[in-house]
Amino acid sequence: MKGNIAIVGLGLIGGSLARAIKKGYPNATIIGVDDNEETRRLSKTLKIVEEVHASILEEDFPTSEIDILFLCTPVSVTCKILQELKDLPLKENVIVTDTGSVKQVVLQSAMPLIQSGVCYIGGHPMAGSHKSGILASKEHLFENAYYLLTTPFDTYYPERVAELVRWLEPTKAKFIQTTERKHDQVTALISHFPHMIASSLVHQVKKHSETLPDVTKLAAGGFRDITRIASSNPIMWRDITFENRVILAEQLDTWMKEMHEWKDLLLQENPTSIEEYFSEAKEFRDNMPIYQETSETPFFDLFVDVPDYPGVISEVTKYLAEQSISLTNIRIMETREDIFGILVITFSSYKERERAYQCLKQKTNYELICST
Ligand SMILES: NC(=O)c1ccc[n+]([C@@H]2O[C@H](COP(=O)([O-])OP(=O)(O)OC[C@H]3O[C@@H](n4cnc5c(N)ncnc54)[C@H](O)[C@@H]3O)[C@@H](O)[C@H]2O)c1
Ligand SMILES: O=C(O)C(=O)C[C@]1(C(=O)O)C=C[C@@H](O)C=C1
Repeated sequence: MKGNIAIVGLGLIGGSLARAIKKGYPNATIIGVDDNEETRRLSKTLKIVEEVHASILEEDFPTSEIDILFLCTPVSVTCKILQELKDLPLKENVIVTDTGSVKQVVLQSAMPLIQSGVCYIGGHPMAGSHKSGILASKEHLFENAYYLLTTPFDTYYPERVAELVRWLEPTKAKFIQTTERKHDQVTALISHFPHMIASSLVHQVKKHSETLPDVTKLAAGGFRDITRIASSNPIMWRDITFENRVILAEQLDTWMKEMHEWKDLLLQENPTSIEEYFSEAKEFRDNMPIYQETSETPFFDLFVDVPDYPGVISEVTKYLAEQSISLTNIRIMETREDIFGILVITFSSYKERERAYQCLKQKTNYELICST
């Protein structure tokens, strides 16, 4: 496909979209926008974009030639840019979309633009990382992930949504349409709320670290798994939690009730009730579709952040072979001077990948990330 794609915000998400679209549609022209000078330099050096600007308000930004405009900035910035766009001479058939993790507030900011006749479609790829910035971006980031689309009005959108999805096909994501409110409720539960809890667990350890200095040294697998996302970008999460504060405050009420129940459970001195609590949670989690083997997700990828030295692949495969763990594919994603190489190992079942995860966790200190 040919066309001019502008991506504002060349970080983890914008950079990953740029890489995927360029790979799928080499004839597309990717125009990047980022207010960070180093990001602009890197995105050109790594050939992620054809041209790069510091702002869409720059005189030479080709506003009227853009076919699809992606806003991949923190939500507060996205809202501000949506308001600025209203006064710019956009191409008649442009599609404006964003990747923000909250959707109601972004739609509100897009309303004047929509009312002036511009097609806006909300977007949110349900994949990411605690890492941010262009160097963390990857072409395959959204593979097999759900990509939520929110469209405020049905009337003129089906064919425009199809057009956007065609552009996004190289990401290999799975597209789902939903409403802004439903989006914000669901993502609050499975994404925003867990980030608040992860940060609060870290605060809990911090508070105790003065009296128990060894605590930070000894924190192992469990703490590491559940608090990985506490290392995410604070600016991004400030915007997300602030903008979804009403829904999150409601969910916090339910959570605090749950924590009080936990306290009762502990003080009841009835170990059976505690076991039942864990069993119920385990059963529900183990049966969640994302942890099941379905025809929709036949491949289970394990990303291993390996140091870039000769022999590292054979070291990893040796550990897996020792435990008779069979893999279906293995590839190195990127090896550059300034970042680690990412080894992508594919398994045909969730269980097999889980075994590999446990094996490599035990044998190495490499960072391990499972896709869906
Ligand atoms: N990180 C995730 O896991 C994830 C997943 C899905 C969606 N999102 C959403 O996608 C958006 C981008 O997140 P990210 O993880 O890529 O963040 P990031 O920090 O990696 O990238 C954001 C980029 O925007 C640039 N930027 C900031 N202000 C700007 C401005 N005024 N003008 C131009 N560029 C500006 C920054 O320099 C940076 O390069 C956010 O809205 C976030 O909610 C994030
Ligand atoms: O994997 C992570 O580190 C993420 O936080 C990714 C994650 C999530 O919560 O699942 C974060 C924000 C998004 O909007 C979508 C995905």
